[in-house]
Amino acid sequence: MGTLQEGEGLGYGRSLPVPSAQEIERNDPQNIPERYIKHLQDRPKASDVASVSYDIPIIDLSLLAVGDEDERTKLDVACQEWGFFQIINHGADSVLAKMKAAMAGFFDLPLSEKKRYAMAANDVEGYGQGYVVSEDQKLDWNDLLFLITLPAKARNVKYWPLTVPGFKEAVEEYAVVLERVSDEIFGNLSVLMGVERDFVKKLHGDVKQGIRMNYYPKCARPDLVLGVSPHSDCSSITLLVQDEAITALQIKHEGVWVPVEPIPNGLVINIGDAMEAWSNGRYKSIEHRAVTNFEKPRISAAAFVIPGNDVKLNPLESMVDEKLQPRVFKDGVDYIEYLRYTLAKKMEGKLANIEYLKLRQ
Ligand SMILES: O=C(O)CCC(=O)C(=O)O
Ligand SMILES: [Fe+2]
Repeated sequence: MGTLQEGEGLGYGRSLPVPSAQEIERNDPQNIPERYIKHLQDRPKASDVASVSYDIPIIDLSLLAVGDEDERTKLDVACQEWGFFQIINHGADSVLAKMKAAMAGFFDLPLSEKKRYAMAANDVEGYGQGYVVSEDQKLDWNDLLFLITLPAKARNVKYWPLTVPGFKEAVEEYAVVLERVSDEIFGNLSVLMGVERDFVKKLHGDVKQGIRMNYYPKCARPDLVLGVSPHSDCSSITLLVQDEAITALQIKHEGVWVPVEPIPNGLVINIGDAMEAWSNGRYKSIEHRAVTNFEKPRISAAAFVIPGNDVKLNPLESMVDEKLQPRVFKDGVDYIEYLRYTLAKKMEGKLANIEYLKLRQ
């Protein structure tokens, strides 16, 4: 591939085209092609999943919005100790329901129709699969539609399935609700990090919101495959809506995989690598993965808050103290440099990426 020309896509990277997992399952449900069967050490083993039930923090957005200090402290603890939490009372239940219906409408389309929105060879936006960088790499049991949703002027309408009734309206409405939720979280994190309330939002510069809509077919052998391989997100934060009937997302906590049980109308939020760097490591971007099941397909949407290309991933000055909080992250890495670095590799956990942003020990 030559250098990317203006107007040729996002410029974030590319993912090689591979068959649709949904079609593979539909055509021959009992046969899992070799390319999807993970190496033994990468398969999801029951013994690696937490045997006790953990309570992933639940944060009440309506309390954060009125400046409740106890709730803000809960947020602080959640971001430090878990890197993941679920929010309730966001006031957007019906918007979430519409979004789920819109995504189901898209993935129900015949393959030939979905292919009209296929990723271009040099882009990660559109319908396809994620993080496929080589012909011999093991694949995830997942199809996706990735769209830039905000700001409106950054949308590439050629990837929007406008023939699905209600899709555009649902995604637009959902995007705006999530922007409101993220701004509330950023306001609170600013206060917690000792900077002006609008600091973290502004820090994002020319911010974008990108939504990765995931379709995980059911699978006859969930013990052999993964829906999404272990990774951390390179966003500042990610907001996830998921199927309420299926527990599939797992996060790495204290060395074991902890399932995130969906709660009614909950939104799962996690800290991404950019926020970990800005907070000088106080807030943790946690490795996570999705497993499959043999009963039902699952749909989720991960909305990434994506800083502007030229935004620096330097830790905030207020988060560095030579004695109390020694600097862990280096100065000078542009967000786009980091994003391209991560997208050029297959998903292989968190360390392989975030070390890029850290000072050498
Ligand atoms: O589907 C899920 O629960 C997780 C998806 C995810 O981690 C992602 O798209 O980055
Ligand atoms: Fe993720």
